[in-house]
Amino acid sequence: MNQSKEQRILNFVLQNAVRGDPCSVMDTIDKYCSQKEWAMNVGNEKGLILDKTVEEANPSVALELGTYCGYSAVRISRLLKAGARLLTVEFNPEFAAIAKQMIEFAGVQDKVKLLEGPSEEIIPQLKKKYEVDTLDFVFLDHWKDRYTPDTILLQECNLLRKGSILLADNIIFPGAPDFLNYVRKSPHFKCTNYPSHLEYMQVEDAMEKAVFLG
Ligand SMILES: Cc1ncccc1-c1cc(O)c2nc[nH]c(=O)c2c1
Ligand SMILES: [Mg+2]
Repeated sequence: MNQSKEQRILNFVLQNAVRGDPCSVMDTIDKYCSQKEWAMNVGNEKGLILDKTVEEANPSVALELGTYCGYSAVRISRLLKAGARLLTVEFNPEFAAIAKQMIEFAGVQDKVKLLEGPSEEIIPQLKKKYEVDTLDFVFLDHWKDRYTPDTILLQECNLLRKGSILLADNIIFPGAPDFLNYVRKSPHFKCTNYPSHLEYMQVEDAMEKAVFLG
């Protein structure tokens, strides 16, 4: 059976990165995906914007929508303070299986809980099933058409508090125009745009930060 691209990325990490070293795992994925096969990891340029936003939020509880191979789960969790945790949601079972191994190899498994399934089903379970009170940070990097409904769902489930920070990837490419409209027009969010580039390409992209005002 032919290996998937995601399996090839994982194998390259297992053979070339340093076990237990998140930065080594990130750098090795970036090396593979910039030199061998493009893949939709947030990458190092937008990754630095992600880092700064996570440091600003300094979250006790963070949520990621769209795990993929686990690159940003490793990237986010390496910055979390002792006792803090990241919940990451992945719909695709093959991706989830790769991400689980990537997270364990990086040694961040104690900080990361990987939840497999559709975001619209998992978000309403966060309070009771996953003992979440409110979310301090949310990284939206799943499917552009889910950014707006999931942001509304987070509010309906009372998962946001005054100061909760949302960061959305791919604002320009593939683009999330309805999300941009929604948060920028809403009196409940204070928005900031961060121009950047699509991972591993010279194509323009951007991230949008939206701070919940309560
Ligand atoms: C796949 C793709 N092809 C060409 C251009 C951009 C993309 C692309 C890039 C990303 O960072 C993505 N992040 C989350 N979810 C996505 O679907 C996604 C798609
Ligand atoms: Mg993305």
